[in-house]
Amino acid sequence: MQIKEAVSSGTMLPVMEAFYTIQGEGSFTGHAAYFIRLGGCDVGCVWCDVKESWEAEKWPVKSIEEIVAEAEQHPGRLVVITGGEPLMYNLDPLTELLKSRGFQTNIETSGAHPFSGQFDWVCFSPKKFKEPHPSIYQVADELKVVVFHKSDFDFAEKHVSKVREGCVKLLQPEWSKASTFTEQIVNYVKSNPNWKISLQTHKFMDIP
Ligand SMILES: C[S@@+](CC[C@H](N)C(=O)[O-])C[C@H]1O[C@@H](n2cnc3c(N)ncnc32)[C@H](O)[C@@H]1O
Ligand SMILES: Nc1nc2[nH]cc(C(=O)O)c2c(=O)[nH]1
Ligand code: SF4
Ligand SMILES: [Mg+2]
Repeated sequence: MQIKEAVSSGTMLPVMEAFYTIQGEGSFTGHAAYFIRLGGCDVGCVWCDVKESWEAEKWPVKSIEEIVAEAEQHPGRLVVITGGEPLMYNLDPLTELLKSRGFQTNIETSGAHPFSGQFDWVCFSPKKFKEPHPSIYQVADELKVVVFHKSDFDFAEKHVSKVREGCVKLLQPEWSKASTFTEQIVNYVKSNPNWKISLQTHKFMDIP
């Protein structure tokens, strides 16, 4: 019961894995970063590349002190909180501790739950499978839409009017469909230069 309360207050969190690697996607591509992948997701994307993360109960619950102490073992001071869906949890305590220890905090989120935490960069990747919570639109620094079907271009545009003016707009091919959609995505960005392309470069490099 005490653990359950700690998880709901955000002082303990289920961690599927944590690893020091290179940010492969989005505006921070190429930066060394420590990834904290929280367990649990209720969005259910058919093409999700970490389906094993969905069941929160499968993963060990750790205190935020333990999570941050592990991050401190590496030279980089950029942390990316991902999942699963990290906003299923109250991220205020974890991000406050990370910032007090000098980390830059970035998040990867579908925005499907109310926003929490102190983040320096918010990557918002909306999903058709579960509507975003309205709190995400005012904080998103980057709108990263995965292209899996031709209708995803319209889905991407639907979000443009809701995010802030300076929000970076990225189209990212779904990994298994990348070759099918390359030409369409390239042509789309050439015709709509407010968008840029994001590729999952870590998969090309075969690194985590
Ligand atoms: C695994 S998700 C975890 C964070 C959060 N649940 C979300 O969806 O933003 C991390 C990023 O990978 C993207 N992603 C997941 N599966 C993908 C795939 N098969 N191809 C391309 N991008 C994918 C997501 O859209 C998201 O931007
Ligand atoms: N290298 C690397 N970059 C990433 N950017 C976002 C990722 C994620 O799964 O959230 C990810 C990931 O899993 N690995
Ligand atoms: S929201 Fe993210 S973690 Fe959840 S199913 Fe979709 S891609 Fe996977
Ligand atoms: Mg990934």
